[in-house]
Amino acid sequence: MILQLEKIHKKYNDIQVFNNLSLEIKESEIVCIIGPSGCGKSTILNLISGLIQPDQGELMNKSNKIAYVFQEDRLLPWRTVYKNIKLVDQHSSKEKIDELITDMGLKGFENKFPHQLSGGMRQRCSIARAFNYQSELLLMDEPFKSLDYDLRRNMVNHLVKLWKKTQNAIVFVTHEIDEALLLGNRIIVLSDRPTSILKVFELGYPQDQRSLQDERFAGVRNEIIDLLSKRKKRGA
Ligand SMILES: Nc1ncnc2c1ncn2[C@@H]1O[C@H](COP(=O)(O)OP(=O)(O)OP(=O)(O)O)[C@@H](O)[C@H]1O
Repeated sequence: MILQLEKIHKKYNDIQVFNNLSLEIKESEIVCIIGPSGCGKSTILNLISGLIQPDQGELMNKSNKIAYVFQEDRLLPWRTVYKNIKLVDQHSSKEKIDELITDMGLKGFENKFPHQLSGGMRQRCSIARAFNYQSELLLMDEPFKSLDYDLRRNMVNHLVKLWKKTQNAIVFVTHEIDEALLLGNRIIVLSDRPTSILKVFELGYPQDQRSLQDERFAGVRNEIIDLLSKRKKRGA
């Protein structure tokens, strides 16, 4: 196990987000977190990364080699693609950066600046940068949110490719069930606030053999939709 959150309580002013949340992340697994807006998905990532502290409970983190990819790319506008990627590890070799650039489909754009790239390319660059930092735990907060459907699928494939090489643990927050089905070794579905875990799905087959047409996904997809829509009916 690389990370454990144990009986976490977190409140912002009068908003009780977590009242007793426990979860664990194992080495080398991709855990996708799905849940209603405002249930505290980003808060979980911020707690894990140490950006915020829990009010109560314990967070046991076996690694402090953590990388964070946000919804927006957060590249430095005055640096090229190559130099943005290099930034997180000045000792990384040219070969390594070139390989990341190729894996993320950015070959030929090494010397371009962020404003010369499309949104999808900028986000691919920020993911390459995250992988250049050899993290043991990668936190991703809806990193493909601003992209269209085709690009999102494409990014999922790129991400799986990189993860297969590095085998770091990834916590991936998303609103897209299909994204979670393609990526997750586990999918955690969260409730409304105060937030608890409604269900954990274990998907026991390799990511590169998955397809959304796969019948094995249909049951899980329907169950997640059901869990999230029951919530809406309860709240209606
Ligand atoms: N710094 C803060 N101060 C006050 N309230 C906050 C703060 N950060 C988050 N919140 C509130 O805590 C709740 C959980 O926020 P969080 O961003 O973690 O949810 P989320 O599940 O990631 O939401 P979304 O899916 O909409 O991105 C929300 O109601 C949010 O408004």
